[in-house]
Amino acid sequence: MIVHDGPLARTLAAIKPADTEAMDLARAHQDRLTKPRGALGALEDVAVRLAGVAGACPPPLPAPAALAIFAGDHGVHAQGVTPWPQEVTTQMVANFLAGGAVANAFAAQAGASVTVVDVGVAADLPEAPGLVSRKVAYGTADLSQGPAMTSDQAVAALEAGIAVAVDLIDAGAACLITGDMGIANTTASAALICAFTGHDPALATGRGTGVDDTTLELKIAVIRRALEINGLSTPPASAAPPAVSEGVSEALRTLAAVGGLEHAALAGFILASAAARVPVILDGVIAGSSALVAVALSPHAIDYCVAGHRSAEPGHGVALDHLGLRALVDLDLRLGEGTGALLAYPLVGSAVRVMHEVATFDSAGVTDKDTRPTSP
Ligand SMILES: O=C(O)c1ccc[n+]([C@@H]2O[C@H](COP(=O)([O-])O)[C@@H](O)[C@H]2O)c1
Ligand SMILES: Cc1cc2nc[nH]c2cc1C
Repeated sequence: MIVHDGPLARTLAAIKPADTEAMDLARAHQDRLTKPRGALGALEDVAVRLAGVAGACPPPLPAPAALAIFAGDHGVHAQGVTPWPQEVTTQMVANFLAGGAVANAFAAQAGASVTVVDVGVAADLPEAPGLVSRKVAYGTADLSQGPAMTSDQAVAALEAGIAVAVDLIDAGAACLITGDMGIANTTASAALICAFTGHDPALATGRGTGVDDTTLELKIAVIRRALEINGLSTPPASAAPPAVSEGVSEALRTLAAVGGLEHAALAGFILASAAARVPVILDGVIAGSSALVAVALSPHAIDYCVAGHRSAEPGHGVALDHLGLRALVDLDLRLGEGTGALLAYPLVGSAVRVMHEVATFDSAGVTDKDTRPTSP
């Protein structure tokens, strides 16, 4: 499938690699600050990454932050891959809008705004403040019986995510945070992860909201069938990367075959953040699988992503390894909604604040062991 002129094509064309000069300056600056070199561990990498994102050293503080929770339903629910009824997606959307979900509590604690986006809920939702209606369909088709989405639906959902990111950034957001809600979406996530990384469903499939052993086996079999029926053989590890246009059309085909509407929207959200040079903090396995889509569409999108946390879902570890991302928080969370990314947000802010406020050895008059004059 060829991506014609439109928001997706324009977003892909706007994505540039991170600024390596700003990253070099950030590394050198870290080494002059009053701390042993490397003492802030992974936070130093975050600060360097954000310098590359902004093309500036120090990078701007990542505030204010905006969480977008993309909600969608899944035809594969009919296969019994989750113990929860589908209407919980709609009910949780109402809960987010009423301020009663964990994501609301974590967003309040972090000082992030919350936007809920209906990209594919299987019910009509009444208008409400904080709800953005970008519905592409009333849920996907069953991915174990054929493609979950048409290619037009996949592109429309990608462009919905792009539009939401652009609106939040235009309204002043300096950091985007991914969130999701969709009963059965860990099945689609695992299928995407297998298709993009070549891992076997037995390794990439987890218990989601908490399935028992029998349902986990069923879930693995459903994902195997989905990959087979959609002609998604797992790529050999040694395969050469495809040419760019071929990569884009194959990525779109894979997304449409086994993804969800919220995965597509999240991929668009990530791509738009990269195009705007704004950092995006990724949540759990749904965000991780969506980032695989984004990176398959535009490899440099990865430069703009920070892995907020590592979910308990095994497929999330597989996705993070494939993307080369290290998660900031690892607390066995398996909730989604953006909760893990929200917990990581203050760490990202702290990493950047260090670059603005911490004194250098020179300015503070602290002796640096590496530059101390040797006595005659
Ligand atoms: O973010 C995660 O890693 C994560 C792990 C397990 C479950 N979830 C959430 O649980 C729902 C999907 O679980 P399931 O079992 O219905 O596939 C969906 O609303 C996700 O946000 C999310
Ligand atoms: C209650 C509930 C809340 C959630 N939040 C994200 N996914 C969820 C799934 C369930 C079942």
